[in-house]
Amino acid sequence: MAQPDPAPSADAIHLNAISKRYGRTLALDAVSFNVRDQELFALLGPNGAGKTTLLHILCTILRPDSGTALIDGIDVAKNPLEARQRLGIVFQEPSLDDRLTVRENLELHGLVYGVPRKLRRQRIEEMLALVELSDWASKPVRALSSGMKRRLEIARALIHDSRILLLDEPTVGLDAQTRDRIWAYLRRLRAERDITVLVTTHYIEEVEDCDRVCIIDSGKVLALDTPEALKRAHGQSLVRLTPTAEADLEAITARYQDRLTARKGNELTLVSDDAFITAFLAEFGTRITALKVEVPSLETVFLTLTGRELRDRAAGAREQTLAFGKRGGEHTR
Ligand SMILES: Nc1ncnc2c1ncn2[C@@H]1O[C@H](COP(=O)(O)OP(=O)(O)OP(=O)(O)O)[C@@H](O)[C@H]1O
Repeated sequence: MAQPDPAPSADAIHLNAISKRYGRTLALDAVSFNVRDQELFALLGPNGAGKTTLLHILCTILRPDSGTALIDGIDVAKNPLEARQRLGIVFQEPSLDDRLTVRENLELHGLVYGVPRKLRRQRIEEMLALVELSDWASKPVRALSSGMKRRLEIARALIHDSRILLLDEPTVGLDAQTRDRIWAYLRRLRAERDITVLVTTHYIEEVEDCDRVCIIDSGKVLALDTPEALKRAHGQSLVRLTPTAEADLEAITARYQDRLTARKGNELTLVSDDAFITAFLAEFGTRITALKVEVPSLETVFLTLTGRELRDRAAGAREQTLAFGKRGGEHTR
């Protein structure tokens, strides 16, 4: 897909033709997009898509091979310190000091960023209340669950004067209830404070409530729009069906080869429309045990754009990424 070439503006984040290569892997291939002020913006893609690399470039840990990245109009390569001052960052790997208490971790961060004492105290109380950890303020961090630690990291990222919050897969490894809570805090932050939130995820169901979603795969931007507009432009209906016997599965596969998008065990996924369902049931209605119709969703948007389901891509790439992690690399994972 042709990449947009956004003009620098008052946008919170501006990326123009960012590329980054690790040896033979082109992790980012001329990525361009803007994140508007006060947007809740999701960068969605499977593991290995290039999300972490992009975030590391934005927060000045990595330098791109080419292209420019602006934070609040500041070039991150030319003025890294000034750019970082505006960012709150929650990395994929926890980076709290386990031996300190919840409040001490926040104090330390405020000190490092030079937040004056009175303002520091006030922000700490405010942020602890926001992420519902006030009662835990004097407890050592090691006593917290992983969901609570994630909430504390979000609070910590906002202790200094950060106007843009970057979060790298903040919900990975957390249970469904804790994931919902993290997203509730992010929506509240965007609503109550003058803040822009850029969050990466490979959980497609999480991005429905975001203002805009950028779909990225193999280092390339595939699409960027509101969830509704993405569904209108690229969504399609699917049917998932289970043939009664192996012979039925073979017959349906042969008949609808052009509509088949996935086969998992004995479940087939076919691209659908009203005329298809009527014709299919007339021909194969007695040769299936189950049939489920799915309306256009972001999952089908991803399928249309990449020819693969995000869930499969996520699992496959995660294994590769972990194998890579064991060998070590240029930056810590
Ligand atoms: N330090 C490195 N050295 C070599 N290759 C790397 C390094 N870091 C990332 N890669 C590769 O670059 C590509 C993009 O990786 P990146 O971590 O940015 O993706 P991601 O979408 O953030 O996935 P994840 O959620 O697993 O971090 C992948 O193919 C990955 O294997």
